[in-house]
Amino acid sequence: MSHGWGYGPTNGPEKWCDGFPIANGPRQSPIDVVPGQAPHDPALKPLKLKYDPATSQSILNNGHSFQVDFLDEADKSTLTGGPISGTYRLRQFHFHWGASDDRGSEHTVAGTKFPCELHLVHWNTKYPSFGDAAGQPDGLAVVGVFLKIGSANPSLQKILDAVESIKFKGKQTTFAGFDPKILLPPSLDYWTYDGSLTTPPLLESVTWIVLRQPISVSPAQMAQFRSLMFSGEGEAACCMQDNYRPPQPLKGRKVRASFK
Ligand SMILES: NS(=O)(=O)c1ccc(C(=O)NCc2cccc(O)c2)cc1
Ligand SMILES: [Zn+2]
Repeated sequence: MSHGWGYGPTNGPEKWCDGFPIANGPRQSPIDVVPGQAPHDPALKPLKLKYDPATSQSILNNGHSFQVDFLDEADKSTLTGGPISGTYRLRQFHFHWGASDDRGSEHTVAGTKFPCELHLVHWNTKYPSFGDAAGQPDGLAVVGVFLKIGSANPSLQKILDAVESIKFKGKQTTFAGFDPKILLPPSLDYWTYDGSLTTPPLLESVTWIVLRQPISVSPAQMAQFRSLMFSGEGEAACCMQDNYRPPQPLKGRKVRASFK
């Protein structure tokens, strides 16, 4: 793809297969989760998320979303248990959202779209680096959390207070001492399936762990997400919104539930 990928009519999800043929692969993400077709698997363990706020580093507008990056040189912020074996280190978290509250999530639940979805990205420490892990079928584990319109979320507000300083593509600022655990819902019940990155390079290396219980976000907070820009400072203004890939074909994959 000569012009970089994005979410517009000329470089969006329907065009990604031109530069990234894996877009039509056998284990693409996101998917529509159909609870009635996701049986409880009693072999699935509870999720164990151990996050150290000291590993939180910075917040960056990468032109597709914004992400909070973590120091991942040691096992300080980790994911263990759940459907995975071994230890996965937290690398970053980011969000996907819509131009209006009726859309924005990547995964859907029986066709229901949420206004926003949080992704906590972890990599398998059996590999030397994130980049290496990203190329392996068991290399990554992403925890997905739905955001549902309701009361203002104070944990989310800590992040949204920082986004005004990274309004434009390429902007980055310090974001220290943040504990992502405060973003999680009370229940860690989840669905899990084998999938991919939901943006190019769309690598099929992700064990997806989608939490059943959403966290809240207020309409005013959604407006703050939409105040970010895909564009760089001084470029034609393009609001960062609708930065989500729609659900992809299941192609025979099984989705399992950690709960009855
Ligand atoms: N939306 S998602 O959670 O599936 C997602 C997570 C991470 C990434 C990502 O890190 N992309 C950059 C990348 C990918 C592979 C290898 C790299 O070195 C960098 C993309 C999508
Ligand atoms: Zn994502």
